[in-house]
Amino acid sequence: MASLSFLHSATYFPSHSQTSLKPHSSAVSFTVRCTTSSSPPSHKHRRSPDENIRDEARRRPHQLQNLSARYVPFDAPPSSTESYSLDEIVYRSQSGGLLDVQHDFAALKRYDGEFWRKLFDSRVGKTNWPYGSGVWSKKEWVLPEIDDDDIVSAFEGNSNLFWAERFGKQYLQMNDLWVKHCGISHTGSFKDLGMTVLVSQVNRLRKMNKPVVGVGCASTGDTSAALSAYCAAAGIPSIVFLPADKISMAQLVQPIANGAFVLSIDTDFDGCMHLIREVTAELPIYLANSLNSLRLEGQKTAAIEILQQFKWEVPDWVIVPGGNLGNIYAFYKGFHMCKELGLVDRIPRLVCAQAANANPLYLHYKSGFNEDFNPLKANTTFASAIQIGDPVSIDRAVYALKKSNGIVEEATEEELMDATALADSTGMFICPHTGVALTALMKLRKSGVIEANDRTVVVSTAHGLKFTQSKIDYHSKNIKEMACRLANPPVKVKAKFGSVMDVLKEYLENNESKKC
Ligand SMILES: Cc1ncc(COP(=O)(O)O)c(C=O)c1O
Ligand SMILES: N[C@@H](CCOP(=O)(O)O)C(=O)O
Repeated sequence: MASLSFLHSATYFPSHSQTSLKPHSSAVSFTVRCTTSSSPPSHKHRRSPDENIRDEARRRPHQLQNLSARYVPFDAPPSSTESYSLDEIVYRSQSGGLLDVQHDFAALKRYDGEFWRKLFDSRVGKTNWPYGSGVWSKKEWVLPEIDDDDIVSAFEGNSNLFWAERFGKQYLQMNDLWVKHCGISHTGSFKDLGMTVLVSQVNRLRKMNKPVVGVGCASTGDTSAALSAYCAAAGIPSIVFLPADKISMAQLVQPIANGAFVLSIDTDFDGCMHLIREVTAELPIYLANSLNSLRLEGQKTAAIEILQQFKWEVPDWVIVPGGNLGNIYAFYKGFHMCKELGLVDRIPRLVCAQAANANPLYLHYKSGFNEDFNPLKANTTFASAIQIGDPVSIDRAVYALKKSNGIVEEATEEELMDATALADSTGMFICPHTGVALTALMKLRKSGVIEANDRTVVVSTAHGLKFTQSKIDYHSKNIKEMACRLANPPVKVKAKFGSVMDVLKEYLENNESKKC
């Protein structure tokens, strides 16, 4: 069998003239015309000047045929026959339950794990449309049937997996601690991963003349930012319902700047969610929250990416902050697909981390998932994007946690703010939700559940720059009933050499005495 060799013009996918790609019988088989080290490519591939990357993609032969996906009721029994095309506008099953996007695993399994690993790896770091995106580099597992031309992408994903060297070593005695920076992204949160998929599908539906006049969401600030940016890129109207005075200024200004129709509503997120569900049932506005299972198809690629970044080695733990609870399931789904399709042989244990002020999943977990789930009224939290008391994806989260031998932890306001400040003091600049996840890690390390040598990934869900006000309040010790013990306020000093020298000497002496 010839080895897989991606030739000069085919960095995204071997072209017909170079390879014949065959479904695997025993193993994936590529017949590849080999280049030798002594015969470098004779020409550099370049598109013609009047072409763009979409045009170029149009010329590319589509080689993986007969892959498909459809909506099915979430966690349906094998006997269920209910299913819907992804081109239908449907968010709920006949019984009112959640839906899930189900891929044709039999078709995907015609290619072995080695094939998928190499295909996905071959697309990283390129600008080929649409594979330059970390989401669309896994297109066959996301929306296999969408035309490349309909895709709306900002080349999201491919986010940094940061080795938290100092934080891990100094505070947790861990050598193998990583932070997946999903917030270092187009609109500053992991929502971009899901929104590229949802808005692309809407783009397709509109081209099919389906009745979609706009796309709407309820939001604590990140979903709305992503929705408005992707819709603006595609020229599609977006409508966002925001809880008045409950999101950061940076988040509020994002949809405003992107031209969304912004409603600031005098309620909390759960109230906005209730309203958008009613409105989208009445008007031809497509629902963009994670109740819509399309979103999770994009979000799951972060899990695949983590495995890829570890050269397909599986970490022991992945810790995800949870609010509306779509993302924890998305992570489970990404890991599970990699195992089912032979890319890895196990999945990590998942931890969902909640703010103690908005902890309905934590309470449910503590009851052993036995009693009926009780939604609650979420209290104010610095982790404002997860201030959610009635998460729409509760069933998905419980499923993911049960299947991954998962754990739920919680963080008080003081714990999450201290953890955020501690992480920042080691060179990160994280959002409070990541502080919630780090608190969970610190608690699980302290109790010995997570061991020193366990490879652990904390998912950072938004950019710290969206949450500067909470950092300012903390560092100016301006938070009621919080010691803010890691506050590092600026020192006011007169513009005189002597005054500056005095404060500097005091600072340096203090630093020296701390070392002793
Ligand atoms: C920054 C941030 N982190 C975490 C979450 C939680 O994600 P999920 O709602 O999927 O649980 C959200 C949104 O809810 C968020 O915006
Ligand atoms: N944190 C989210 C809350 C809504 O979550 P979704 O994933 O269901 O859209 C936000 O930023 O709005």
